[in-house]
Amino acid sequence: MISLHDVSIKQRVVSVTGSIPSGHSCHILGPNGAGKSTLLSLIAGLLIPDTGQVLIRDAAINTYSVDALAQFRCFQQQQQNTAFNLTVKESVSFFGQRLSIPDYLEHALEIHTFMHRPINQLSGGEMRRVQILRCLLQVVGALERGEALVLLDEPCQGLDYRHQLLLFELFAQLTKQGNTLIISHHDLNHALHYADTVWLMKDGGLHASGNTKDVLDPLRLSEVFSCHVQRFDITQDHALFQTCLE
Ligand SMILES: Nc1ncnc2c1ncn2[C@@H]1O[C@H](COP(=O)(O)OP(=O)(O)OP(=O)(O)O)[C@@H](O)[C@H]1O
Repeated sequence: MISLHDVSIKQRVVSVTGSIPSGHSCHILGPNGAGKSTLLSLIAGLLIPDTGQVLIRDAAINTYSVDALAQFRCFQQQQQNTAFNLTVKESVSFFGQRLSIPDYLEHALEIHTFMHRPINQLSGGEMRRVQILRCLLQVVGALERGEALVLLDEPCQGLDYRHQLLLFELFAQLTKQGNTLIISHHDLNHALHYADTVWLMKDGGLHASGNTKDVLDPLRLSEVFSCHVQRFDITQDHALFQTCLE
């Protein structure tokens, strides 16, 4: 269980309180500048809140050593620099607890075709897939025990349709195993199909949170995103969102 109690950081996040059970996939949605990346950095322990507390498994995040945290918590940030011109294989081996890539990660991320290329020559989407792989490999032991906390900031940015779907299917499999995933992104349909819980942010605060279908109410979404959001029910279990300007 991850819980936040009245967490604030000046001019970026305002008094966020909420909890995410273990084994859940929580999607953080909201307009640009709403505070999603900042909230992820606070949950990751990379930013210290001005007020309030982040608890992981009932212990304040600042009571974990860096080593202890790195064993089970990983964070794919929106911007990540590659300082050295390594091959993908060399770069990945820095982060992994083992030398080989487990089949389930290769299946979802399909890295093998560019494994031996210099990392600075990858396309945007290929680079994003490598970043996600490095992030997950950092905690691969915890992932396989179902104990990982995985934080992802816009993991689909730059990915084609196939790789977006493969990625969300992987995430669904990881949460089924007990891992907790917190993902910030901008796709209402991915949230509708894959989130257990949605946190909807606006102006640094938590505008709504809870069960996906309840939070993703078209009227509420239209207000938060300042555009027209319509929901189309295709079948009883399947709906799609469409957005347009008024
Ligand atoms: N390092 C920083 N110092 C001060 N303010 C910052 C910093 N980084 C971001 N901000 C501001 O904090 C607010 C929240 O930014 P944040 O990056 O968390 O938004 P976001 O919801 O992730 O946005 P996006 O959808 O554009 O990625 C914004 O107003 C932003 O300009």
